Amino acid sequence: MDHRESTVGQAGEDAVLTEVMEIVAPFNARRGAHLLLGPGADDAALLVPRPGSQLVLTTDTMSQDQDFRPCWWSGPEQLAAGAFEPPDEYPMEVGTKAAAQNLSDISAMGAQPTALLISLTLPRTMPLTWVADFYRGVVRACEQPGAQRCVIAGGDLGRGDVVSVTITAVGELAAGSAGLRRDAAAPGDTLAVCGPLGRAAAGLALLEESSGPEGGTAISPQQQELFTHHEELFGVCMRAQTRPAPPLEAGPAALAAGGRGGMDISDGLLRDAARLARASGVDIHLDDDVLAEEARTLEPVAAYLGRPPEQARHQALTWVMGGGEEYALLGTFPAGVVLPEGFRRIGEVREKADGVPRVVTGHVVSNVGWSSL
Ligand SMILES: Nc1ncnc2c1ncn2[C@@H]1O[C@H](COP(=O)(O)OP(=O)(O)OP(=O)(O)O)[C@@H](O)[C@H]1O
Ligand SMILES: Cc1ncc(C[n+]2csc(CCOP(=O)(O)O)c2C)c(N)n1
Ligand SMILES: [Mg+2]
Repeated sequence: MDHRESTVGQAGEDAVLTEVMEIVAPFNARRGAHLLLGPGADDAALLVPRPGSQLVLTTDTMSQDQDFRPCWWSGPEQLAAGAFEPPDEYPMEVGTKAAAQNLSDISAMGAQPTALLISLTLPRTMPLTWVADFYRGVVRACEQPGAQRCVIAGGDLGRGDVVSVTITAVGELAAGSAGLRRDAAAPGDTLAVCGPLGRAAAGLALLEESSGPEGGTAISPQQQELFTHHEELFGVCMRAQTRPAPPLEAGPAALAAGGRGGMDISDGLLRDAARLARASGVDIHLDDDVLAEEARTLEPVAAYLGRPPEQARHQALTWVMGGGEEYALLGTFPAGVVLPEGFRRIGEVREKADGVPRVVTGHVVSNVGWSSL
């Protein structure tokens, strides 16, 4: 039997690492002058920071059935042919998403990613090829603009009942820079965002409501009609969920343009804007018309999922206001600053009106964002 057809349990740790290095070594060699010792070389990696830079560090875990489901990629084709990725996309997507959410946090500080450490917990029954595909997904995330210097510096392998991935990202920020900070939004600032809102949440609803471990239901003629007209949108939403591509250049660009407050939206606009407001001691007023307009584009997804028109509008707004995971970048810019390319105004920062920092909006949505516990 070709060893590639074996499971990670049959192959053992050394063979899995050999498989990993076949992808990682040439990847690092292409970009890693700053990586003196990389994966497999010693007890830890040696990384040379650019002179005059500060280190930026973050970590994030993604676990099966908390953050993704294998059946999203291998389930029955309820969403009509074409919308689902082929099943072998699953490991690549998990690698891309796990890396992307860490790269996004580095960018959201205004910094540039330079290295990732990757801990992979796997059931013994996972195919060896799963691991190689997972790393191809990580490489894909690092090939996005803004991550050109990011290498894979090392990691760890372990056994568990379900797949779990923990990635730690390292980045660099010029010495002396305060970075893009949650505590730096000031009254008078424009609140702007780079990247779409609500699509990953809409994609999650499509994936969760249209397929599932037990199968799912057949498509009605109305759904087929909506699918035919909006196939591209549905695909974009599902990919925003399974394979997010955060705007990694947006953080450094915001900082360079004079932006000061900022964070990425991982848990939803309302929840994350409230964090920004709290840390900065300000009120954040959202532009309800702009957000309602953005939500309108997602109404066909809600309609496809069976929501009647009024509910579809509300559902789409809930995705825009409460959905995270596609890692749009929220930034605040002093009045007079020209917003960098890709940013659009969605509100403003004001003095807090009554002692408690708040997000002010006229929209009432039932879901205020994601809590991981
Ligand atoms: N187990 C922990 N130990 C120490 N600090 C933690 C722990 N979990 C979270 N934090 C800190 O709390 C803050 C918020 O963490 P969180 O993971 O929510 O980050 P985030 O950027 O808001 O969200 P996301 O991880 O979805 O991007 C970060 O500064 C993080 O370092
Ligand atoms: C199966 C499944 N159920 C729910 C979700 C939704 N979800 C998971 S993590 C997260 C926010 C960011 O997390 P963190 O703050 O941990 O980075 C969201 C909105 C999903 N993706 N998959
Ligand atoms: Mg974040």
